[in-house]
Parts: sequence; structure tokens; C-alpha cells
Amino acid sequence: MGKIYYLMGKSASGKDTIYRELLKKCPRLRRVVLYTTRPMRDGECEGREYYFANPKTLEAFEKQGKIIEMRTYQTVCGPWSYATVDDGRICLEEADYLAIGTLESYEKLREYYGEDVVKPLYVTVDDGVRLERALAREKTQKKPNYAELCRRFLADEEDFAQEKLERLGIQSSFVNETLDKCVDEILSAIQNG
Ligand SMILES: Nc1ncnc2c1ncn2[C@@H]1O[C@H](COP(=O)(O)OP(=O)(O)OP(=O)(O)O)[C@@H](O)[C@H]1O
Repeated sequence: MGKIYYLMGKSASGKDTIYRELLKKCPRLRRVVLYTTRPMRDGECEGREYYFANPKTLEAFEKQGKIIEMRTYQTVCGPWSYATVDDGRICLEEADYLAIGTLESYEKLREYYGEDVVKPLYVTVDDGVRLERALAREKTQKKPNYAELCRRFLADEEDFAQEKLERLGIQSSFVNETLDKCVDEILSAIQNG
């Protein structure tokens, strides 16, 4: 039976960067691609970043009991949903998978597939360093949104509160000070099952 390795961490902890490196260094890992109702952005591709779906498609999956987890964010452009769907593409008989998500979505996936299948990879960085990285990344955006950066930084405290981590049995983390070292540590954890 394959496993789903689930990358989690606070904002700007390096999840996306680590995800890309892991897929490069371990090409046997398949990706869990989420569905979203938000419009496709320039440069995105159907099935690469997300499956782009309308709300009716997600409703249909819901009626069939195929939504593993779903979150809806109220944005200035209206509600956008993100969902992990058991659409037949996740085939644990064939491969191991890599996914990125939140602590809540990890919990739902674990309930659905079981603890033996869904393995947490919790990434951490010193808060000061993380804030510096978040700020440096934001400065490169065409329209930096510093208020949103601060909102997420503060929300992280609650989203990844110690009692939540403990309740889910997440006792250790992969420290992303040096990218290569962190990726290698995660790779050995994956290789050891
Ligand atoms: N080990 C590292 N050393 C220096 N910079 C890093 C390291 N890891 C990631 N970064 C940089 O930190 C920033 C945040 O990384 P990334 O976007 O991968 O984080 P994330 O956890 O996916 O963030 P978010 O959840 O906010 O989207 C990026 O600019 C990335 O290039």
C-alpha cells in the first residue's frame, strides 16, 4: 500500500520550495492535485497547479461522497473553494504521493485514508527568519500586500498551535534553515517509510 506524504508548515516556511525539490529528487512520487473554483491565473495549467472546476462540479463530487476535505475562503472576488477529491486519480496500489496542505486538511485526509497511509512532514523555521523570507518574497510581487502577509503570519499562531500539533501526534519537524539539508532529511524519512 502506498503512502501520502503531507507537507505542512506556517506561511513562508518553504513548503512550495521543498515540494518542488522533493519531486525533482524523487520522481517516483506522484502529486495530489487539488480542485479549486478560483479562476486560472496566467501561467497556470489545468491539472498542474490545480484542477479548475466550477462549484457545480464540486457539489456533484460532494453528493457522491468523494470530497475528502474542502475549504472555502471569502475573497474580494467572491468565495473560492479548494478541495481534495477522491476522483480515482489517487491510486495507492501503484505509488506513493506527495501533497501540501493545512493542519486541518491533513487531519481530514488522515481520517479518510488512515494513519498508516498519511504521513505528516511538518516544516518549521525560526519566526524571525520566516518573516524576513516572507517580506523578501512579497517585495518581489507586482502589488505587494503587506497587510495580508501580516494577517497570515498572525493566523499561523492559531492554525499551528502546539495543542493542535500534539493532538495530531506531530512531535517533530524538519527545520528549513538550509534548503538542501532539509530536503535530504525529508528524503531519508520518505525512504525509511
Ligand atoms: N532554506 C531556505 N533558505 C532561504 N530561502 C528560502 C529557503 N526555503 C525557502 N526559501 C524562500 O522563502 C520564501 C518562502 O518559501 P515558499 O514560498 O516555498 O514557502 P511556503 O511555505 O510555500 O509559503 P506560503 O505558504 O506562504 O505560500 C521563498 O521566497 C523561498 O524562495
